[in-house]
Order: sequence, then structure tokens, then C-alpha cells
Amino acid sequence: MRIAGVEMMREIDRIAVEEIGIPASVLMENAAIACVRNLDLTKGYFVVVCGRGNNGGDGFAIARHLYCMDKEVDVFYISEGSDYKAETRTNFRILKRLGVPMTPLSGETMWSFREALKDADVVVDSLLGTGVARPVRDFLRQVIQEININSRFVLSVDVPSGMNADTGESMGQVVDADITVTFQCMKRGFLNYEAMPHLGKIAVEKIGIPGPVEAKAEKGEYLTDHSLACSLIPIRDKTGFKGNYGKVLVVAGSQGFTGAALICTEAAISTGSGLVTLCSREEVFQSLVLRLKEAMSLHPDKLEDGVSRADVVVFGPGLGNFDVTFDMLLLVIKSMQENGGRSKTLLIDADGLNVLKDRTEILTHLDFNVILTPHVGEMSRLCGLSAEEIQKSRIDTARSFALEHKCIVVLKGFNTVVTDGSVVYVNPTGSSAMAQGGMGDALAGMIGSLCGQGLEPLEAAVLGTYLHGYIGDELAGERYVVKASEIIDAIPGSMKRLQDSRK
Ligand SMILES: NC(=O)C1=CN([C@@H]2O[C@H](COP(=O)(O)OP(=O)(O)OC[C@H]3O[C@@H](n4cnc5c(N)ncnc54)[C@H](O)[C@@H]3O)[C@@H](O)[C@H]2O)[C@@H](O)CC1
Ligand SMILES: [K+]
Repeated sequence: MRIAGVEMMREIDRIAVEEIGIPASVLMENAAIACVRNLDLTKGYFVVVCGRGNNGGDGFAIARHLYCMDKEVDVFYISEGSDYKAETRTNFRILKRLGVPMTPLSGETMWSFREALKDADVVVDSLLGTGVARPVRDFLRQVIQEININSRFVLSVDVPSGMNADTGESMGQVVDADITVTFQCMKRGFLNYEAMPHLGKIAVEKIGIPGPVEAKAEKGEYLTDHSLACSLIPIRDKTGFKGNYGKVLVVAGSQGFTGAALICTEAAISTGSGLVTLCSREEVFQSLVLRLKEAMSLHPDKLEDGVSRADVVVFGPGLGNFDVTFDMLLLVIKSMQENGGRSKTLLIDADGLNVLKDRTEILTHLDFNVILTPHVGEMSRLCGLSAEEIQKSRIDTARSFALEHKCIVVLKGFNTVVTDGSVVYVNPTGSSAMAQGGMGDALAGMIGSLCGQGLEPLEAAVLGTYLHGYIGDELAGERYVVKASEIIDAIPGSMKRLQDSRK
């Protein structure tokens, strides 16, 4: 599914109407029907609050549909504007002629508006959509406050009124929706954490604009679809043997952090790697060897040999933020440059990222694929921006870092951003039930494993993140929190189910 900002939505609309010839009134009608589909029609009394733009026009059309269904509907509108666009005016006039109760909002009608909001089973918010162009002040601000204080359940049409659909920021006052029915594409601003409390559940509804029209205006930003993730799961050949499914070398684990090494290694095995080897720091090597079953072990003295044999190196979980970790990373990089280059992938996670602070230039001229999997704190150390700055612009931060350093960035957190600098996939799965130590180690092992099984690094990162969160969501249905080891146990079953579901 594509992600769009305001300018892209306008362009999609323009192409659909002007170049393809789809009447704007058809789009508005489809938008209204899509909203009605998301309303609880067992309810009887609806209040629709309409602004002056086409968002308001959607609201007038929604009110008509509800009226046709014999629902009790009250429409409140900002004012009868001579500036209505044609489709909005048409829908306004139809309602007038039908005799649907319509009240212009003003100081005098505020009392009856408030009472209607309190009585309504559902309030439809179509005051402002993507066209919010200036700070929300004075009267409109008061109208939004009344909606927030008095409503039982609010459906926002396209965008919670007062929210900037590009940034997710409040323009002064924002409607608190229970559900936001947004049209055609996921709005970019909805992915900012600041926006989330206002959005409620998000339903992205097509309104009759064909995919190729969207594609003409697109900016290479997508939400990972379930169907895309399912299609990426590698098909295992009946005659395949372990050598076909990738040799993954995990370089992980030091004193106090042996769990990270084991989790990462086990995750790679459970995701389907043919051969997984763990190389740990000397002081924990012996104890870790005893705990490995399917995986092999490699003494750190043999690191170079191990790298030369591996297809993928996952470097960093639990290695410690020490000079020796940086030295090991340099050794890995040198060995990968000398042995195989292009066909190999290096995934750097956790302490592998921490030791890159102020040294990221070493990533820029490598012959092989590099994937970085930072959480926001690690990203902050890598790029020098504060955590707050990054959280406000997660997509842009990840994208520009990936472009500059010629690598793939997986910026973890809710709505993990996966990008190679050219395209962006935002991951919709996962939740704070997964916010525990070890989760990132599991993700690193999963992505590394998928690279070794032949997926392009970007595909591996997209699928790995999706799967990781998807399994977490499945488990969180029955648990307060989900442990990394539970994710690992569930990987093979979930991959099989998802793969079978595409048949
Ligand atoms: N393909 C599309 O893009 C479609 C868009 N539709 C709807 O059209 C909406 C966009 O319509 P518009 O561009 O007319 O924009 P809006 O309806 O979002 O708002 C524009 C109106 O609000 C006023 N306004 C803006 N900021 C204000 C503020 N802070 N305080 C007071 N008034 C303010 C403007 O002067 C203008 O009259 C979408 O959100 C969607 O709901 C649908 O009708 C279907 C098709
Ligand atoms: K709205």
C-alpha cells in the first residue's frame, strides 16, 4: 500500500479527474460510501459536522446515505459558502432539497450542537481533510473542542480535522477520532507517533482511483502489505539441501550478554538457514559452545576464516561497546571485501552499530551489501540527531542516512522503517508487547537468515521485520508480553501458514 502526503494526494486526484476523466463527484461518492461501510449501522442517530472544503462535501454525501437508510441524521455545517467546490455544493443542495435537518454553526447554534453531539451514537467529522492550510483558531477550534468533549464515538473522514496529513502535527486543535477512514493511500503524517493518539483505528479505503494512477504520482514509500510479505517467503525446493539455504555467521556475545548471541543464532536457524555458526568473544566462547544444538561454533581466532566461508555475517548483538568490537568489525569488513564482495551481506546490529559512532564513513565504499538495524538510540549515535528529532521524521532520517551511506537501514520501533534510500517500506506489524530485551537480536537473526536464503537484502529486511511483528501480534493476542524465545519457536509455523495462505 502506498504512503502519500498532501501533494501526492492532490496529484493522484488531478490525474484521476483531469487525465483519466473520472468525475470528481464519483470519487466523492465512493469516499462517502467507504465511510458508511465503516459506520456501525445498528446505531440510530448520527451527527455529521461539515466544513467548507471537499472534506465537508464527503460529509454531506455521507449524511445523504444515512438518510436513505432511514437513520436519524443531523448535519451541522460551518457556513453556506459561495466558495464550495462543485461536488460539495451539489451534495449540500441535495440535502437541503431532501429536507435533512441542517444547522449552520454559530455562537447561537452552539448549544444545540453540543446537545446533538451528546445524544449522537456516532459523530462524523468532516470539517477539514488534507486541505488544512493554516492554524486552526477561534471558532473552528471551539467546534473541534466541543466534538472532543461531547462525542461518544467519532469517525473522522480522511484525516482527523486539524491534523496536518503530511507531518501528523496538530494545527492548533485536532479531533480525537475513534476511527479514521482515510482515502486511497496511508497518509504520511499518520506514521508519526505524535499523530497516533488522535487517529483511533485507521481504515485505508480505495475510492475508485486505479493503482496505475497512484503509481504515476508515487514517491516510493509503502506500507508493507500482508500479501507482499507472504509472497516474499522463499519456496524450498524439494531436493534442496542445507548448502542451498545459506551459511550465516553470527558474531555476537560477550560477558553478561550471552543471551543475545543465542537468540540471534536460534532465530537464524528457525527462519530456515542451512548452516548457522556462532562466533563469540573468547571469555564466553566455551560456555556458549555447550548451549548450541543445531548451530556450529567458531573460535574468535578463526573469525577471518569463518567470514570467508559465510554468505551472510550478522555482527554485533551483545558484543559490547568496546574497541575490540570495532577491531573485530574492521576484520570482518576486510575479509568480506577480499572474499566474495557483491554476493555477501553484512548485517550490523546493536554494539556493532554503537562502535560505528563517528566512524560511519567506513560504510560508504564497501563492495558488499550492508544492512543496519538501529533502534532510535543507536540511530541517534549514528547520525548525530537527537532521539526526538529522529522520532519526528523517522522516514526522512532513515532514508537520507541509507542514501548517504549506501546501505539498508532498518529503523526499529513502532512502524519500523526499512529503506535503501531509494524506496521505503514502513512495517505495520508489532506492538509494545514485544518491547523486551532480545527482540532486536531475534530480528537480526531472522533478516540475516532470509538474506542467506537468497532474498535481496531489502526484501529480507522487509519480510524479516514483517514476520517478526506479525508473530509478535499473533502471540500478543493471548499474552501481556511476548518473549524473544517465544517468537523464535513460532517462526517456522507462521512462515508455513503465511506461505500456504498465498496459494
Ligand atoms: N482524491 C481525493 O483527493 C479526494 C478527496 N476528497 C476529500 O477532499 C478533501 C480535500 O478537500 P479540500 O482540498 O477541499 O480541503 P479540505 O476540505 O480539507 O479543507 C479546505 C477548506 O478548509 C479551509 N481551511 C483550511 N484550513 C483552515 C483552517 N485552519 N481554519 C479554517 N478553515 C480552514 C479552506 O479555506 C477550505 O475552504 C480530502 O481530505 C477528502 O476528504 C474526496 O472528496 C474524494 C476525492
Ligand atoms: K476530517
